[in-house]
Amino acid sequence: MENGAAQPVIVAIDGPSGTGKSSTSKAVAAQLGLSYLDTGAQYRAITWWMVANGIDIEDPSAIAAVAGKPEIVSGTDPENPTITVDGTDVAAPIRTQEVTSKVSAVSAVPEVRARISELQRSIAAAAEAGIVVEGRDIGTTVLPDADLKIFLTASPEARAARRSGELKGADVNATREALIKRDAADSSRKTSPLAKADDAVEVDTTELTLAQVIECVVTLVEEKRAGK
Ligand SMILES: Nc1ncnc2c1ncn2[C@@H]1O[C@H](COP(=O)(O)OP(=O)(O)O)[C@@H](O)[C@H]1O
Ligand SMILES: Nc1ccn([C@H]2C[C@H](O)[C@@H](COP(=O)(O)OP(=O)(O)O)O2)c(=O)n1
Repeated sequence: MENGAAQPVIVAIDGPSGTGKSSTSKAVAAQLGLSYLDTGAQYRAITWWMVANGIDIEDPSAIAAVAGKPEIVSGTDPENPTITVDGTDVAAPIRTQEVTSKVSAVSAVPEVRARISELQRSIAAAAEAGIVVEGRDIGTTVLPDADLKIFLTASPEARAARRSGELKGADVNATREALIKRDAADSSRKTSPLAKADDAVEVDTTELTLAQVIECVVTLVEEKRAGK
């Protein structure tokens, strides 16, 4: 069978919050020598800019009017992913509760999605060895011709436990409710909602360790590259 290792490989990893997309994508990219793009960080970055500039998050037309203004730059080294807005490092401020609670509203605005999706496609096209891109609509909308599409899932309980562990003892029930609310908003928006592509491989990570999920995805990429 022909070995396509010289061709850039494009991997799309989608799924709801806390399913392991970021940890898995970074590790798979590092292991296979690919670039890595966290598209959620880009939506968080544009949301951070809207908040910092006093834009009314309740008003989609106000968001749409300025969606083209901030310059968002993503560094795609899986060992050291970076994100800046107009030259400012925003890696920490995009993770605040305030940004997390507003990101679904901002990312539902079609002008925001058009702008960010275009940026994502140009980053993927520039990745010489290939790239692992993680998000919500990568397999369905941003990169529908990806070589491999993965859709990660996990029970709300497992996802909340993982997230509240990260947030140093945050209340698991409150974290669970916030996750469910954000997933519902992301899944029900009109423009490119969170969804599994028909040709995506679904991996339920509830009972798997992170190492098992990484191994599973690496194997799937290697099988693709080997032309299986
Ligand atoms: N299979 C797993 N088992 C246990 N913990 C996991 C697993 N996958 C990820 N985690 C942990 O859960 C948290 C959320 O993972 P993350 O990769 O950020 O998810 P997502 O990007 O889907 O929101 C992280 O602390 C991560 O280390
Ligand atoms: N491709 C994407 C990625 C993220 N988003 C939106 C919807 C998500 O709630 C937010 C934040 O995504 P992020 O992956 O950082 O979220 P979590 O790590 O799961 O907390 O961005 C999106 O609309 N489309």
